[in-house]
Amino acid sequence: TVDKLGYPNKRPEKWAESFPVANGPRQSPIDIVPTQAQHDPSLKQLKLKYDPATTKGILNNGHSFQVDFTDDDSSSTLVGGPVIGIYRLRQFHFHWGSSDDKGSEHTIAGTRFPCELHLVHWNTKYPNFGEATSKPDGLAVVGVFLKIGSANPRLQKVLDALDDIRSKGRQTTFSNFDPKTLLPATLDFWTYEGSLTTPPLLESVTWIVLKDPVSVSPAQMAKFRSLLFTSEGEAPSCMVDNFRPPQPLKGRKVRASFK
Ligand SMILES: NS(=O)(=O)c1ccc(C(=O)NCc2cc(F)ccc2F)cc1
Ligand SMILES: [Zn+2]
Repeated sequence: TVDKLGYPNKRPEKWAESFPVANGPRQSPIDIVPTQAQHDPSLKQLKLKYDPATTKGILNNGHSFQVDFTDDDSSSTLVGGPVIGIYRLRQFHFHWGSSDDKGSEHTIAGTRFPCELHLVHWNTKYPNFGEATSKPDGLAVVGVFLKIGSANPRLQKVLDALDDIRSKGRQTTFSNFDPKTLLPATLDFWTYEGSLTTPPLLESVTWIVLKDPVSVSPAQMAKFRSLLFTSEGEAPSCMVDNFRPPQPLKGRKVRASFK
């Protein structure tokens, strides 16, 4: 069902028919308005510890592509920031547009970026990722904006693997990658309580959106856009505009880790 209701972007309006939580009180993404975010000095420093040896592979899942990590121990974790406890890295993936003027899920005072990286972590107080996805404090996703500029060499290893996973369902080997290399120099962030941005849209995500973007070149963006939503043998449909637009804040507070 998800596939029928998936992207392209015009479909998110249909998601509420199968996933009523789509109209819930803590949906993601949102438009972040920096002047309305409240600096919270009690927020701890974000601590990300990633072991490249936990890199498992790279997959085209028909909505995006993701790099998966082994999460049967706490070698790659997120602690601190707004969360309590230890969250394990499960995967990272991206959302992007058909042109450079759109593609991110979160926006900053209405500004859209061409691409947004999501690093998905789950709370080790729960037995596994699947269990964690249904708990209000189950997941923590770090969002990183990509901004058009010079080519990002750290991204290149990921983009070079895309030729092998062009169609939905394709996966290939991918190893020894440190996701920390994709992050900006400072980990200043905004945080708010939200949801998965794709069906089942579960309201289990503590969002940690980094203030500083990292760069991506137009040629690198073209590489993202060379992927397909469709499986081999189907009429090809370019994987672009796989972003959900901002959702109503519904009274939520957005906190800032910085002044
Ligand atoms: N864009 S985002 O960072 O918000 C996001 C992160 C993870 C997932 C995900 O894991 N979906 C599959 C999935 C969902 C479940 F709820 C349970 C299992 C499962 F595999 C979806 C969206
Ligand atoms: Zn995402």
